[in-house]
Amino acid sequence: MSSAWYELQGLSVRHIGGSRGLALQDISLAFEPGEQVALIGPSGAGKTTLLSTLACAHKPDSGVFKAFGTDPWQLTDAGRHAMRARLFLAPQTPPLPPRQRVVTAVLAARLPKWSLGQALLSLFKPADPEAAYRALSRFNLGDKLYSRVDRLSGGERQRCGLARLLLSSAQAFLVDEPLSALDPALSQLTLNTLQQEARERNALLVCSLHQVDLALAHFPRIVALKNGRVAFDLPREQVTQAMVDELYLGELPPANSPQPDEMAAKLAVGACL
Ligand SMILES: Nc1ncnc2c1ncn2[C@@H]1O[C@H](COP(=O)(O)OP(=O)(O)OP(=O)(O)O)[C@@H](O)[C@H]1O
Repeated sequence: MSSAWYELQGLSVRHIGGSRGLALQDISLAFEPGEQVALIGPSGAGKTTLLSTLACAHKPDSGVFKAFGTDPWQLTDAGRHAMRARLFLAPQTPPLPPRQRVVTAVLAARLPKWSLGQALLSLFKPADPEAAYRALSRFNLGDKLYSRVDRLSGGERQRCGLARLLLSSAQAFLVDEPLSALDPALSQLTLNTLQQEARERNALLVCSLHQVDLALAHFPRIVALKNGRVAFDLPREQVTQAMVDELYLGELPPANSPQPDEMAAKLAVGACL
């Protein structure tokens, strides 16, 4: 039996109502416990779709998909729910209730382990504020423990979402662009904290990043996606600048293409003739 925590073979994924056809095509990947993997690729390449597929939030169209040795889509809803407790999906914009205190929002990571009574009680009196404080402090956010979520900046909200991850008991961390709202110093701190926690738990960490330099500096394995397919899957030492250039080729308009202002002017002149 394979030791991989995720096995994907020839996997295709389509968004319901999506206009572009398949969002992921012919994806074959395996992820082992304790691996730390950066997911890179241009906008729209399929990074978020892959992470939500790994989180069992998105049902594949075809191909083989196994999480923790089982096809989650063959399980009952309750079985899939139980499996989701083994993973943590940290979306780019965490869905935190705006009027809630940070302490309550962070402690909600423990909801899967609580009885209904404990959960309701925690809404009025946080069950373990010290644990929430410790988790927030690791992202330099301890002083926001009793702030309201809707008073946080974008970057603070993002780190608040990641503090939840520390309180979960997940064995797979699926993290979508955790640095998109962070300055360079906080980006380093955030990556270091995520990687340290994953190492200590021997958890799998799959993290999508737009900062290719940080991906190469921090992650031993790089999976690159382009147009919904795996462009390369390599140890970082084997990733060359030419590969990175090729990956992002075509993402910027050619240097001599008209700027939006010029386009508008040309269209306006055209309309007058
Ligand atoms: N909910 C949706 N419905 C329909 N199509 C979608 C949906 N979400 C994403 N897509 C499409 O699926 C493709 C992959 O999108 P995805 O968000 O996975 O890319 P990404 O690599 O994460 O992009 P980014 O770096 O901009 O976040 C894109 O063509 C996108 O337009």
